Amino acid sequence: MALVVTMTVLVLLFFLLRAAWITVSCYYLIPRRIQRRMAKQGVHGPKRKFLIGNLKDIAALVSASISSDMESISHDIVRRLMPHYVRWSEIYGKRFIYWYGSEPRMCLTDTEMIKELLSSKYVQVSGKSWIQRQGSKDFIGKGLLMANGSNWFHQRHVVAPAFMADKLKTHAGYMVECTNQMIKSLREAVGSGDDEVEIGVYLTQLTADTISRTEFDTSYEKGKEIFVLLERLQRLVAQSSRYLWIPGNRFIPSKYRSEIKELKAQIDELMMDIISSSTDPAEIGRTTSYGRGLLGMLMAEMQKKDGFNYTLELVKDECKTFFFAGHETTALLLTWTMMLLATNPSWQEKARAEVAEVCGDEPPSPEHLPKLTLLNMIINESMRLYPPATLLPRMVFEDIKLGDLHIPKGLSIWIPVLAIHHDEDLWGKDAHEFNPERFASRSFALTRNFLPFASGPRNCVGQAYAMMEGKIVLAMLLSSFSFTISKKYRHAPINILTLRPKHGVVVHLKPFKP
Ligand code: HEM
Repeated sequence: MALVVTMTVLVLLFFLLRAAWITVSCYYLIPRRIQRRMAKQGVHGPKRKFLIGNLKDIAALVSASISSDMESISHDIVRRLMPHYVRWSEIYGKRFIYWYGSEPRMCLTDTEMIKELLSSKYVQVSGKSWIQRQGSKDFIGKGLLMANGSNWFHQRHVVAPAFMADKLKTHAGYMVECTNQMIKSLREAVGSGDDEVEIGVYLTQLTADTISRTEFDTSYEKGKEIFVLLERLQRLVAQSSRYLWIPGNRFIPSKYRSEIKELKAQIDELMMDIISSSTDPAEIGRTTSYGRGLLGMLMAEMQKKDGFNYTLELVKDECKTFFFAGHETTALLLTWTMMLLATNPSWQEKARAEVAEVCGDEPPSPEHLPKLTLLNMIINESMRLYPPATLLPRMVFEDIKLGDLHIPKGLSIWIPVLAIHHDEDLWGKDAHEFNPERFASRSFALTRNFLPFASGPRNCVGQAYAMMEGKIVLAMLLSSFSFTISKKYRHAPINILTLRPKHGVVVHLKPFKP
């Protein structure tokens, strides 16, 4: 008996010591080693506090800078949205280390080094950090956006064909159909005397409708519940992950946890409805005539007995990832572009004239889109000034050499896309102004300094989809309405995962005759 007790105590002691060692290593020894190695190479940064790092400093700076709306519609927004980046880069230079709790993050703006980091050379040894993956575990789980290493490689190869040019062409009709419905609703709103609308609400519904129809063989009405629940889940998960820096956070009871669990179960049930209706022969008959989208590909992959194992759980995570990634960013791109065109009437007129010349009275088709060059320049300039994704994170999982730096395993590299897009050294003195002309030529700047969709093999898999949808929707809006910014519009960009207008974008619409 005494031997059993002794053995149990020893085993418990072993596990306790092991847990203590892992905690000390992860929260103190490894970060300190990384800090020393970077300091030796001349990369410094603000002093960190034990466990919380610089989290409090960042929260205080950001909440002060966004506490009020901007006085005018100025596009000079880096100081407002990234005051910590501005302050620390002035003190420590353009690459510095700050601390997200105990996770060291190196801010990197050197576009040569960024290109190398995002290239195929390092794609399998860099990815999303533990904190990021843990933070979105209950939201998009192990879907493509959060996958790493060989899992990422397999998942990317499965979904990529759904976003190839040939496949996308079959979606143009759906995109036109959904936009026509939105235009009809806008005309009805104007007809009932409501000629000022918050256009972001319409555009968010439109992009949700489009992704539901093209990739999930379902309508917005069916997908609507998913979007509403996903949005709530995203907010809750973001709130609960504010405490991820606390060691053992996972085991501490949280007021959010039960609600998250409940929401997750509801979303999973809805996903299952969509997945099972996709295996319904009648539905398959309907969808094959249009070319089935992403869901069809995932379902086919799940049936395979060999190779990479796509489980039902992973298919659900992938669906959530694409529902989320596929609509919000594109809605923001469209919303910001509408704000820019509503405040720049001459560019609005030029774009409208181009659409009339290229498309005539027809709806935009895949053949028209490459000819809409001014619209392309306008969209690019909009994403330069207001990139929906303002930061690109990459943690390195092996020691690597990047430019003149030796980057130790475990260091997260954060690329401040917004700051790069507004850098006067890269874009000239008018960096904060709306000037689509700068995209008239395929210059050096385009390839190196412009990162709205990231770059390299892990760039945005939906880039061509987003550009196609962006052009179709804007071309149709330009031919249906002239628009100006409302006096009610308050300019207040904020960054909550994505860069968004705090109060939406209110525009005054004047319809052309249908
Ligand atoms: C204007 C619209 C969009 C912007 C600005 C945008 C931006 C980005 C960026 C910057 C990344 C890299 C994120 C990172 O690695 O941390 C990314 C990845 C991704 N995007 Fe987009 N995106 C847009 C539209 C879309 C659409 C329409 C879809 C799907 C239909 C989509 C699906 C994804 C997915 C699944 C990834 C992860 C790719 C991977 O890790 O291999 N995105 N996007």
